[in-house]
Order: sequence, then C-alpha cells, then structure tokens
Amino acid sequence: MIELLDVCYVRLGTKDIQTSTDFATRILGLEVSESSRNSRHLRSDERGHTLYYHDGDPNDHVVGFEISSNDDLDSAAATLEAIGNEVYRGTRDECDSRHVRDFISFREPSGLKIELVVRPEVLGKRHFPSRDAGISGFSHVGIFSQDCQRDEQFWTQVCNARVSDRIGDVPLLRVNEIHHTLALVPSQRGGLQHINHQVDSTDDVMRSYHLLKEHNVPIVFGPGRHPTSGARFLYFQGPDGMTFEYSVGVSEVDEETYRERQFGFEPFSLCMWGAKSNLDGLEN
Ligand SMILES: CC(C)c1ccc(C(=O)O)c(O)c1O
Ligand SMILES: [Fe+2]
Repeated sequence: MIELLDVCYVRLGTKDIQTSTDFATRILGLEVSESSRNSRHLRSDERGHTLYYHDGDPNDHVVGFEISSNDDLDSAAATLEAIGNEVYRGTRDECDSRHVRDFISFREPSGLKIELVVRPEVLGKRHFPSRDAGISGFSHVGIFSQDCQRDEQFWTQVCNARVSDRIGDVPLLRVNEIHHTLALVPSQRGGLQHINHQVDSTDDVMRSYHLLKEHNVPIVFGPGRHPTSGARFLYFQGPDGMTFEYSVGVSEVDEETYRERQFGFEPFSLCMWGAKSNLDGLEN
C-alpha cells in the first residue's frame, strides 16, 4: 500500500506566464519564490513552493503528493508497476527544479499525472504574501474523474486514502487527519478540477469575495458553507479556466472513531446556505 502524507504541489502549463503570475500574486495572494523566463514557483505557506506555472499546454496538470522515504518510493513504484502503471523516475535536474530529493510519476486512472515526492523543501524564510488574502496554506485538490467508483477504488485500495464523506458518488478522500485532501468530481475529461487554499477566517473569504468582484474575476460558487467539512468557501476562476477555492474551518477526523457519511446528490449537500454551484461537473 502506498502511504500519502499530504498533497504538496500543483504544476500547471499556461498560455501566458505573466498573466498567470499576476493573477497568482495580485488576486490569489501567493508569493513568487523563484522565477525564470518561462516558469514561476509560488509559495502559500512554509513550503518552498506549492504552485508552479510554466509556459506550456494549459491542459498539462500535475499533482504532487509527499511520501516519507526513498524505500517507500521504491515500493510505490513496484506496487504501481505490478498493477500495470507506467512509472517514470525523475532525473536529478527534474528533482532540483521541484526542490525535492526524489520523485516518481505515473497517471491515475482518469489520466491526471501524479508525482510522488520525497523530502520537498521547506524554507526558513517567513512566507510573505503579495496581498493580504489571509492564506494559511495549500490544502486540497479536486480531480476530474471519468468513473468515480473506479477511481475511488484506486485511491483507497492502492494509495490508502480513506473516504470521509460521499455526495452521491463524489468521494471526499483523506490521507491524514484533515477531512479531505482530494475530491473526485465526475466528468468526461481528466485533469484538475479545483485547487484549494485555506484562509484564516470567514472575514478573509468575504473580503476576497468583494475584491474578486471588483476585479471582475468570475465567481463560480459561493460564498457558502460545505456541510461535509464544515468549511466556509468561495470558488472562482483563474487563468486558463482553472478553478480556485478559498476555504476556512475544514474539520479534522479522528481515525479511530470517524465513520464515513453518505450525503444525497443535491444542492444542499454542496452548500448548507443554499448557494448555487456553477462548478464544472457539479452544476445545480
Ligand atoms: C468537490 C466539491 C465541490 C467539494 C465538496 C465539499 C468540500 C468540503 O467539504 O470542503 C469541498 O472542499 C469541495 O471542493
Ligand atoms: Fe474543495
């Protein structure tokens, strides 16, 4: 079994690196930690980077998950190969560009590229965001799934993720004590569905709501509150059609006593305040 410790970064191709950087810094509220002509590393917490933009195809999405050691990386590669996945081992240069000691990559069943990384870099220098969005860190991702039941099996049976809740057949999966680190969202395509950053307070969610509207950033869902994790949330659209979420108050799970819950596939399961969703794959 592969043991995922946490999600650690997202890598996105973009048609326009400058527009994406402006959005990430001036709107979303991240900090550029490294810059080259055709790439940007961006920080949201103590980690060296949690989002990476590079010149390239906007459909090129990668999600990195931390695992604990090189031994675990070797056994993850063997497990994945044994079930028919093609596994690629990162070169020294590729590891350096990710600021990790080692990584392997493969594609999950709906086709999204996943990197399993060992020892992602943390910086001693204090994170200093470019705008006061109140971000406390990168927290979870939504992944498009062509078959939620099949993909849930992969994440739970191969990667030891646990179901915290299901909304219909949409599972919210945890890999540690946080309510969820990934959500599978039904779609004909694969790739990333949304990128979540936690913020400090409901005031931060509401302040950003007004700022985003002033900047004509499309609001996709919210402000609202998820009955599943309990988080107050706001979803909005960034460059290349990517959806971002701010949320605050996600619950933690006691592994010994928690029992997964089944929510109906209906609007109030997504927002207990009654906001309507325009999220791709979850419109209501
Ligand atoms: C996948 C969807 C939109 C979803 C549902 C519930 C939560 C939560 O409980 O926090 C999310 O963060 C989601 O993104
Ligand atoms: Fe989310």
